[in-house]
This record gives sequence, C-alpha cells and structure tokens, in this order.
Amino acid sequence: MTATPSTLAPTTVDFAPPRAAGAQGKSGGGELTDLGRLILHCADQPGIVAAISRFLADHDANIIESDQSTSDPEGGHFFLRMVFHKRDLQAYIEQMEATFEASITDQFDVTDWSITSASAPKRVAVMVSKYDHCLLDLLWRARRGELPVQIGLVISNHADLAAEVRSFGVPFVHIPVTRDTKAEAEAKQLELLRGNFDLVVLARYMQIITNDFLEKVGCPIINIHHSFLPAFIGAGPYQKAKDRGVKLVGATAHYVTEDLDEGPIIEQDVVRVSHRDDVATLERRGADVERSVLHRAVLWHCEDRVLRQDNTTVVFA
Ligand SMILES: Nc1nc2c(c(=O)[nH]1)N[C@@H](CN(C=O)c1ccc(C(=O)N[C@@H](CCC(=O)O)C(=O)O)cc1)CN2
Repeated sequence: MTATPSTLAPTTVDFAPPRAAGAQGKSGGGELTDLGRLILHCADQPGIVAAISRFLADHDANIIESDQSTSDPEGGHFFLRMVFHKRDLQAYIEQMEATFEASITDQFDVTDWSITSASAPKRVAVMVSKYDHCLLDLLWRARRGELPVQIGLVISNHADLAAEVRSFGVPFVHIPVTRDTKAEAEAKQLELLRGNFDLVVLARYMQIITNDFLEKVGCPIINIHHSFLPAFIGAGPYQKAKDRGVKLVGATAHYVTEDLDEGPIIEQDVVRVSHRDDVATLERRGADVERSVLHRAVLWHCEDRVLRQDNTTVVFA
C-alpha cells in the first residue's frame, strides 16, 4: 500500500492487509481445524436447545461444550454457545449456515447467530498512544500462542513505539492526531483498517473515536479503560482515584461506543491500594490489572464467548 503524500503522511508504511493465517507463534491451529462454534441470541422459548442439538446431530457434529443463559424464562432473551467437532468442518460450514438459516431462524425469533470455525485466528489491529504495557502484552501473548489472533497492524498517534512493534515483525503506522486534523487522521486510519480486520483493540489509545469512524470501521472495537467503571470516566482516572482516596483501583475492558467509556463491559478487575500509594504507584499497580483484563477480554471475544445484549454482555468464560 502506498502512502498518499498529505500533511498526515505517516512516517513509514510497510503494511499489506493480513491474510488468514495460523495464530502468531502457532502453526496453523491443527488441533482446532475440525472445531466449530455455534452462537445464538434469540427470544427465549421451550425447545431451543433440543432443536440446536438436533440440527448439529443431523450434521454429524458432536457437541463438546455448551453454555446457555436466559434473561427471563418467560419471554426473555436466550443466549447459547456451543462448541462442536465435525470432521472436515471447513467443507461443510456454508451448508450448515444455509440449513440453519432455513430451519432454525424460521422456528425461533432470532436476533443474532453465527457458525464459525475455531481454527481461524481473528485478524487484529491495535491502536496505541504512548503507554506500551497493554500493547506489548498483547504482542507477546500472541507470539507465544496464548491468543488466537493474527496482529497485522499497529497504528499510533505517536512514533515512540515504532521500533518495539517492528521487533515483533508487526507493521507500525504513525498517524499524528490533533484537534484540527482528527477527521483526516481517522480517514487515513480507516483506509488501513476497513475490511482488513475482525477486531480493533484500543490498547491505551488516548484519542476519542468519532461515531463516523465507529460506523465505518466494519468490526468491533475493544478498549481498555484504566479505571473500575463506572468510576472515573475519561482522561486521568488515577489522579482522580488518588484525589478521591479510593482503596481499590482497577481496569475495565469494554466495547467502544460513541459515548466515552460507556460501552458494554466485557471484563473488569481491581487491586487494593492505600493512602501510602502516590499516583505513580497507582498507575504501576493499575497497569498490571489493565494487562490481565485486556488479555482476558480479547481472548474471550476471539473465542466467541462474549454475546452483546443492548449495552450489556453475556460472557461464557
Ligand atoms: N468513542 C470512544 N472513543 C474512545 C473511547 C470510548 O469509550 N469511546 N475510549 C477511549 C480511551 N480512553 C479511556 O479509556 C480515553 C481516551 C481519551 C480521552 C481524552 O479525553 N482524550 C482527549 C485528548 C487527550 C490527548 O490528546 O492526549 C481528547 O480526545 O480530547 C479520554 C479517555 C479511546 N477512545
């Protein structure tokens, strides 16, 4: 891809959209090749599990994991996640999808569903500003095969982390963002992201994303916020925590919506602190929580364990 000479010209562009490949650090997901996931969100009623089990049995698929939840057994929302084994699954997915569309979606009031292969790593792009701890944790875990992802690009509004990212063999693109150039910057980011990724992760990216970007990016975005939401929304949560004298600080991973730090929460955690801890200590202790919370949120999302309902989530972890 050639950089367009504009005021926003990124310092270097050596990026080609990621091809579907084995998760970074793992050879082709061999043991996962015949594993599939069936995800369903529909209006609750009797007979759903029986129908889905029959559907999978009719396709010679063996259910090896099953989780379900209902918000209210009388007219509530029903959520189901099944992991199944089917020999040569890749050859049958389209047929299974067509049968599901034709049979199950007619029987039940379906809000959302999917049948996916567990072997296909998610194509992930990461956006970051200056803090490196969450980004490097993701790159390191991906390289170790601890995340079923292919991190194909890192975008930053600062050049600071270029060398470290490239040391992982991952393309790094620097796109400066100022209040006056945000629209142009987002256009450049969308040029790189749109249609090329299954997930974007904001790993301490300190710019507010516009609704236009959210509508055009074409995939979910997960953000790690450095507080235990809903406390201390926005910038500077550790200073706010210190000023408030809280005894616990934490982190929250959530899907990004237009409203700052208001999106559906995927995972949270806290660590105990005390009056003896200055802001730098809160930041250092909070950073450990940020890394672990973001890792779990990205892992669960990529394993189709997170189902969204309005502004909340059902998490089959
Ligand atoms: N539409 C959304 N965009 C972003 C979200 C979100 O939830 N919805 N999360 C943030 C991350 N974040 C906290 O987790 C955060 C980022 C930035 C700011 C902020 O006030 N930024 C200032 C500029 C700061 C700077 O230039 O350094 C601003 O954009 O005016 C608060 C919270 C990522 N984006």
